[in-house]
Amino acid sequence: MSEKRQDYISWDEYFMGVAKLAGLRSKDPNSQVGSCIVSPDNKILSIGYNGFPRGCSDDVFPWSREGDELDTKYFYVTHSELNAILNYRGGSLEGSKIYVSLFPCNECSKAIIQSGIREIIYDSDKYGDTPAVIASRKMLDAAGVHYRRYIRSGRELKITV
Ligand SMILES: Nc1ccn([C@H]2C[C@H](O)[C@@H](COP(=O)(O)O)O2)c(=O)n1
Ligand SMILES: [Zn+2]
Repeated sequence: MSEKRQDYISWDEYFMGVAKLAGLRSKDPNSQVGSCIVSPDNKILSIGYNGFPRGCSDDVFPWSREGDELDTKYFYVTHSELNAILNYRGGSLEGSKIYVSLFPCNECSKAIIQSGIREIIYDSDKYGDTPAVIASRKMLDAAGVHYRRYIRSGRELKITV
């Protein structure tokens, strides 16, 4: 009789892996961000990545980071966390958690708090010193939403598609 596999991926590796895979759908040339919302009993509820809203063409709207504000992506792009929240069609997200490849900004944290998500598991914190993320942490702390940094196992997950 065969024994069960021992090298299966953990829940954290699974959900962060799904979030990062979703991020690969992003057309943003600089930061590809992915999110995966998970129920308290470890069911995937929704997924999102950063991109322009429906009807706003990836080939027409700007991907620039600098220049005239109206010609940069920042006014137009929907962040992965918000997309994951808006993509959910099942009712309440109360008590769920969100895996995200980059720490949420202030705007996404407002949506996270208001939607009832209770925990954030993030990977990169590359904008941790910016006002948007400092404000984000302030609101999450006040609202009692927990956040923890994903501890990378270092395992490379290889899939052939
Ligand atoms: N938590 C976050 C933070 C940022 N994003 C998106 C917004 C942009 O598409 C990109 C950041 O661009 P950068 O300033 O690094 O060139 O990432 C997100 O989806 N979630
Ligand atoms: Zn955001």
